[in-house]
Amino acid sequence: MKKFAITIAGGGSTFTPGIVDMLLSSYEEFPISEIKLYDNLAERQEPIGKACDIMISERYPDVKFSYTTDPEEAFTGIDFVMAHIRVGLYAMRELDEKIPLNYGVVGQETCGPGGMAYGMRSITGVLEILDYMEEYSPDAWMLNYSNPAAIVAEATRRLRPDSKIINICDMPIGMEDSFATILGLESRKDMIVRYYGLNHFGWWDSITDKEGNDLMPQLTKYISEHGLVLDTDAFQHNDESWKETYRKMRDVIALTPEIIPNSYLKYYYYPDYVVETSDKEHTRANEVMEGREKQVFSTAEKIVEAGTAEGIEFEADAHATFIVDLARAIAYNTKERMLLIVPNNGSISNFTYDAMVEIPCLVGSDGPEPLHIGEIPHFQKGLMEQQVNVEKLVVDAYVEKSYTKMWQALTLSKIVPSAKVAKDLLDALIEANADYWPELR
Ligand SMILES: NC(=O)c1ccc[n+]([C@@H]2O[C@H](COP(=O)([O-])OP(=O)(O)OC[C@H]3O[C@@H](n4cnc5c(N)ncnc54)[C@H](O)[C@@H]3O)[C@@H](O)[C@H]2O)c1
Ligand SMILES: O=P(O)(O)OC[C@H]1O[C@H](O[C@H]2[C@H](O)[C@@H](O)[C@@H](O)O[C@@H]2CO)[C@H](O)[C@@H](O)[C@@H]1O
Ligand SMILES: [Mn+2]
Repeated sequence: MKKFAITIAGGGSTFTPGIVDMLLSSYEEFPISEIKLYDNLAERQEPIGKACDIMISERYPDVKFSYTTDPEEAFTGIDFVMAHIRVGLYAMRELDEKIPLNYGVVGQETCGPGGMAYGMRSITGVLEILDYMEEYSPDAWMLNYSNPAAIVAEATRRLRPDSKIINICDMPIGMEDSFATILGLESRKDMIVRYYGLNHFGWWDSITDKEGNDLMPQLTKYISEHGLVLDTDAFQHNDESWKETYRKMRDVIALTPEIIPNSYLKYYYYPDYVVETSDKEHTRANEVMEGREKQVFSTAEKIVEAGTAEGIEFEADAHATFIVDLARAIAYNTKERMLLIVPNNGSISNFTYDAMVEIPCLVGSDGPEPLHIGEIPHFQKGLMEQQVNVEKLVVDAYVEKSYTKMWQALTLSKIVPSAKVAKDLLDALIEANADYWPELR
């Protein structure tokens, strides 16, 4: 039986140990010969690398493991790249969130001006990894979590149209885990879902059980009354900002009472509320640095100090499950139904043909086969048309190195109030991103 070799790009990511853990836990269904970590920052990756080395040698000593900053070593002889890089690290995420807030605009990692700034940084890093993979392992697939996925996906569609890259997001499946809990189901996989939209900008309009029974009335009623707050021990979701997002789901679903929105729509429906309730001095980046980052790196240190991972565990959540399921679906041509970010090509029949949309696909050895969605309603279509053009303009600005296109992108965003604010914001973002963005003319 073939065993698969995997490179995790962004080896120093807080999500790396969870993915390694999930790869080991899935070994019987998806055997692996080798795991390599790759990062462009040795000191960030080293503690994670050392801890994973111990973890792997204790659980599957036959699985070869290494960590490196050398692209040739990292990308040679592999079947999959699982990528989750953050160009600019948390220091730049903090600026993406805080600069817009200084102008009275939503400050968020992937939505609005913060997401656009992050997009302009991310495109170069993601293309670099894709190019390394194609140079050293031309038959491999890149499964990419690196954000902002919507902008990255539009960039790879346009700049690397023939590449074997699939852009993905864990938010829908994270929410589906909560739906399953509400419904008393064992797993989200007991549901058949229909979802459409852009990344961090979509809606579920049908959820049934395997027998075809409609589960939407029970779910929409619950979310309208309680939001999506659950008594869960999923560690990220215990942070106050996540709880607030899930409480706010009551107001977000109110716009489409029979359809379930992605929680990220909060930033587009209620930007005034988001700004009013944000702390300009302490944003989500700070919460992550004080929480998940500390927790992951201190767990790694404990493992290295103890010389064993026994009794010291990393968390592997929906994020890790989803990417390993995707690799398995490609490896074994399972035709599993999964939500992926793919070219529309008419799947949403009344929406832009060359948009990158998030919709259900059947996944096999040739990659994703998108399912047909048909026509979507005016409200969703209108919002999506505006947003998809923001994303396209950011990629235009990147490719053409155009100040005007980036100004247009910011001005078109639903959450930026005027061209004046957009210009002031753009100038501040250009200054902050001088080391990362192409120089705009
Ligand atoms: N798509 C999704 O739904 C989803 C879900 C969770 C996280 N993410 C994304 O995953 C990424 C990692 O998140 P995190 O919080 O763990 O970040 P992190 O800062 O902990 O890790 C990112 C790592 O990427 C490395 N890196 C940066 N640029 C690189 C490059 N050009 N080449 C190689 N390595 C590079 C950094 O050195 C760092 O070790 C982010 O982009 C985040 O937005 C996406
Ligand atoms: O603020 P962060 O860094 O905690 O999270 C931002 C990311 O949020 C989503 O991912 C969640 C996911 O929904 C949840 O199920 C679990 O796996 O945690 C993830 C990270 O907290 C979103 O989909 C990502 O794109 C964001 O990067
Ligand atoms: Mn996401």
